[in-house]
Amino acid sequence: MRLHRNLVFATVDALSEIFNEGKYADKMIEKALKRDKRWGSRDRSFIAETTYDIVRWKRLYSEIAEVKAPYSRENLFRLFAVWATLRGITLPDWKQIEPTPSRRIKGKFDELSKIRKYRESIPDWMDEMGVKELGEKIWEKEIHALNEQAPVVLRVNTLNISRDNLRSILKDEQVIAEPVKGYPDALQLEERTNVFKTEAFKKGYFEVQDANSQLVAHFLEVEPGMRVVDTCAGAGGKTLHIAAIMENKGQIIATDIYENKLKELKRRAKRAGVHNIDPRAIDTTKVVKKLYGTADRVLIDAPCSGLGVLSRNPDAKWKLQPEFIENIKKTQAEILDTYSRILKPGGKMVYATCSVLPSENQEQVEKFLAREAGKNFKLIKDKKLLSSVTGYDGFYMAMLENTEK
Ligand SMILES: C[S@@+](CC[C@H](N)C(=O)[O-])C[C@H]1O[C@@H](n2cnc3c(N)ncnc32)[C@H](O)[C@@H]1O
Repeated sequence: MRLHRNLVFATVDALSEIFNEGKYADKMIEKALKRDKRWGSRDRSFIAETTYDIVRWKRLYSEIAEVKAPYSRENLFRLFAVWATLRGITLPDWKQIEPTPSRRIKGKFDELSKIRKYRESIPDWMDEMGVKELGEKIWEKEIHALNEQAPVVLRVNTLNISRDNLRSILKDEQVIAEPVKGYPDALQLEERTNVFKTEAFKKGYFEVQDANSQLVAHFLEVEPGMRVVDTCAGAGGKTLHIAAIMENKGQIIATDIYENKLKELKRRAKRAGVHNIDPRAIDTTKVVKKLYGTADRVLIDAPCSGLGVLSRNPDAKWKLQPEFIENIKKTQAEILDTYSRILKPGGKMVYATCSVLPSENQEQVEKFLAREAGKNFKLIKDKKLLSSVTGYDGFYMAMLENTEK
């Protein structure tokens, strides 16, 4: 592989903003890709994938290159040299890149790979938390899986098209996608490509959504005509799926504390041809109180550590803090206590997270059931989806029934 100077420089610039200014990796990659309109799809994937790789392996590569934050340009080029060497790419003789014998880099890689926190490139606290929560054996496999690049999975919008038809339409647009067993609405791309450019996307035939995430709406057991409240709807990944399963019939009230996310949800709903969603920003406690006792189904897709989605969001390894996780657990408990009141007697709710930590998942549910707020609830079923077992994002979902008559 020949390295192109402009692409490497764009990568290093993106890394500088991510590592030194705390900017989000996806936003900086987007910005880098806008730099030159002449770049083709290979050039673009070089920048995106190399940046994500170096973000993912930041700790390991920094140890190998013997560099520390804040990262000077020289140090960022050193990280890049480690990335290239470990992939067997010959280093170019540019003045920015110091000649480093590849033997030395590979030797240090082998040495550091004996220690999990370096091998998997994670902070000490995360490694300790993972072991404490999941046990050494499962954590070892899980963090390894969470460092793999996530596959691109589409969710067919069954309001507009069937899975088979979408598959052949995409084929005509040179995008090969295969059904995934056990995931009724999923098509997985054979090769990464920018599917947002396709006509099929513009026509609202699909959304990009991880396969395990697609299980949540089915788990909620919604039916056409029901009244559903999606309490933490965000930009509506799951709301749109629920709408499709409900065949656009009935009502979905989508709430979130951020109005801008709900605006994005409205945009997506329009493209998808969904018209049974009523978005409501939670700007006062009244918004939720008004809904008490009214819903057949409630979804709590709770804010969480996001540890289950590290493969698509590797910079979370460096942004997350243990204090944030402790606080978010308090929010999860408060949300469970309050939003469970939205259910009608006999109604069912699903509590879901994209975390693999039992303390955010089954332990939250157990504690809720033991509190006054949960006294009329019973656990119907739950699913613990590990990335190491399923090959998709780590997820948890539990269905609870309001047993009041
Ligand atoms: C896991 S994300 C939701 C993702 C979304 N359901 C989807 O499928 O695309 C959690 C959401 O909860 C929202 N949130 C945080 N605290 C909240 C609260 N107290 N009440 C309602 N929503 C909240 C966040 O803004 C965020 O959009």
